[in-house]
Order: sequence, then C-alpha cells, then structure tokens
Amino acid sequence: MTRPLALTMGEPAGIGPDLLLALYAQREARGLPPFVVFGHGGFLKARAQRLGLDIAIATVDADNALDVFAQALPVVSIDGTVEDTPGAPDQHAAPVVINAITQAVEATMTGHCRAVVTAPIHKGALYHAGFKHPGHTEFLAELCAMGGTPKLPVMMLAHDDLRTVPLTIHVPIKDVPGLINRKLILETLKVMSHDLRQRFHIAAPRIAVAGLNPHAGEGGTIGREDVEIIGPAIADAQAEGIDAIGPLPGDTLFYPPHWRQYDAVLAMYHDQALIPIKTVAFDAGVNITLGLPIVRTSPDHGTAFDLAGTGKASPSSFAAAIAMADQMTAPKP
Ligand SMILES: NC(=O)c1ccc[n+]([C@@H]2O[C@H](COP(=O)([O-])OP(=O)(O)OC[C@H]3O[C@@H](n4cnc5c(N)ncnc54)[C@H](O)[C@@H]3O)[C@@H](O)[C@H]2O)c1
Ligand SMILES: N[C@H](C(=O)O)[C@H](O)COP(=O)(O)O
Repeated sequence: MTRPLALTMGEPAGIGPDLLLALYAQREARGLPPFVVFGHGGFLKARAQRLGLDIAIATVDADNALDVFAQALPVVSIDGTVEDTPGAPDQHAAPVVINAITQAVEATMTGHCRAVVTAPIHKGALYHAGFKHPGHTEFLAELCAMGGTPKLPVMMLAHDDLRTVPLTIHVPIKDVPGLINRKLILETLKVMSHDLRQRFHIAAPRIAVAGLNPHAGEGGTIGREDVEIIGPAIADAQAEGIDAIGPLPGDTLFYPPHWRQYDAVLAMYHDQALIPIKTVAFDAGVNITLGLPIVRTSPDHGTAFDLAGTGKASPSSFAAAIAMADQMTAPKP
C-alpha cells in the first residue's frame, strides 16, 4: 500500500482547515489518495463542528495514518494553543503553524509520507511571531537542507500546460530591478529545466523568459535590464544546453498562441507570473516548489479570511494540489 500525503493545517483563521476537512469528507467522490494532516487536533475538531461536518478525527503517527484513513481523518497533533476564530488571526497559533510544516517535511524527507501539500499561511501573522522566511518556498528549502546550505527553491504556478515562475518572489516591487542578475536567472532556468523533465516528464522543455520593462526594453530604450542582464543570462543558459528564449515582452507573452509554444514561462516578478494563472484558473491553479528533494504543492489561493468558517470556500484548487502531488509521487505500476 502507498504512503500518505502530508497535509499541513496552515493558518487556523483562514480557509485552509475548512478545505482539508471538506476534502476529507469528499475523499471518495473526488477519488483522493490517503493523507495525514499535521496540525492541532482539538482545533480541527472545533472547526469541523462549526462547519457542520460529521467526521471523526484520529490522532496518529504518520505511520498509522493509512490504518485509520477510511474511518477517520488522521491528524499528527502538534502541541500548542490554537483557538477557532475564523477571520481573526492570533499570533499565539504561529508555533503550531510553523511546527506543522517542519514535521510534515521531516516525515516526507524520512520516507514516512510521499509529498507535502501545504494549506495557506498568513505571512503577516507569522512575521509578527518572528518567522524569518518570506514564505513556505524559502522555509521548505531550509528544512530540506537539514542543516546544510539550502538549494535555490523556485516557485511555479501551474494549471494544465500553463506554467509560470516568478524570478523574484515576495519582495517590494521597488527592489525588483536590483535583484535581477545573470546568476539568479541562469540558476533558476537550470532548476526549471531539470524539474520540467523530472517532475513533469517533459523530455525537451522550452522556456520563455519575460522581459522586465515594457516591450522587453524596446532595444534598450525603455530600461537597460533586458539588454544588459536578461538577454546575456539567456545566452548563458543556451550555452549550457537549456532551450530558453527571450526576453519576450511580458504583455503579449500570455496571449495563448504565444505561451502555448512553451512549456513554462520565467517571469521577472511575482505578479507578472501569478496574474496569468490566477486569472484563467484561480479555482484550479497549483503552486509547486521546484528545486527541492521532495514534492511540495499548495493551492494557488491564500487564507481568504472573509470566507473562513463559512463553508463557502471552493476546495477545487486544494484538490488539484493534492492530485498533482499524488500524480508526481505515485508508485510506478
Ligand atoms: N500558499 C500560501 O501560503 C499562500 C498563497 C497565497 C496567499 N497567501 C496569503 O494569504 C493571505 C491573503 O491573501 P490574498 O487576500 O491576497 O488572497 P486570497 O487568495 O486569500 O483571497 C483573494 C480573494 O479570493 C477569494 N478566495 C480565495 N480562495 C478562495 C476559495 N478557495 N474559494 C473561493 N474564494 C476564494 C477570497 O475570498 C478573496 O476575495 C496573505 O497573507 C497571503 O500571504 C498564502
Ligand atoms: N504568492 C504565492 C501564491 O499566491 O501562491 C504565495 O504567497 C505562496 O507562497 P509560499 O508558497 O512561498 O508560501
């Protein structure tokens, strides 16, 4: 029998807990693989009750999850204080939120679970509690390094054949130009090219690189980064055998006949990469971290405080994240 996926509870005041509870209730209808939740058992019981979900919750070790999955939602319970206050984040819950991620990664790195699927965290609440990482992406790279030097983690948003990667992630837009350099572009393209083959089974991936400036700098007349940094970095990548092309104007790159020529797009900043996916597939997009020794996926949405505890949030993107993690780690027949 296969091992379970490790789901993290995410921000308790958000919709993450609602969705994983709903997906457990819908597991058969949706054909979901077995999973175990790393989170706070008492809180999850309270949230299930609030949502009117009649499901049993069993406290387990990751190794026992499969034994109970058919009868109860298996939870590796993390000690700490977590109140059921939808829409109102409480920084006292932060240690549980962070430990849930840490333990889920450990269980996956040590082979007890197959992959990690994270529920959304509220970055502001964690920063106030001292969390030092911009988001899961960088934290996961540190956890997977197990005390060594973290490898470059790469965020990808994916839906069907549309896959986009932000070169810079959670940084102020005013800092973006200064963070773009040849080495970062080359290293990101290497990770993309490797993982498109390894995780997505694309034999010869083609990658489009978006420019930073309008019209990719219009030959250097509207900003110099495209000609002085991005173009040379693409040449570096081509010299290493990576099929990358660009810089291409970001505004027309996402016209379907254009992006469909490529297996992925490397964008220069967060919104340039995420807007296309969230516009066409907010309900089905998946966030996947490339460059890790394990598979990690996540829904493309955030904590949606306005919907937490109401039962109105759509579980579709979370289900797509589970399906992608399952597909990428399914035992070979
Ligand atoms: N993977 C992650 O941990 C992750 C991802 C994205 C955002 N976030 C965090 O989430 C917080 C809120 O971010 P935001 O407001 O920009 O984005 P959001 O995705 O939480 O919400 C944006 C809008 O979409 C709606 N929405 C979101 N998910 C929905 C769903 N499943 N069904 C129906 N409607 C849904 C919300 O109600 C809201 O109107 C921030 O702290 C951000 O950092 C975390
Ligand atoms: N910008 C990401 C998104 O909207 O999906 C997000 O905040 C998640 O980041 P991490 O996976 O690094 O937490």
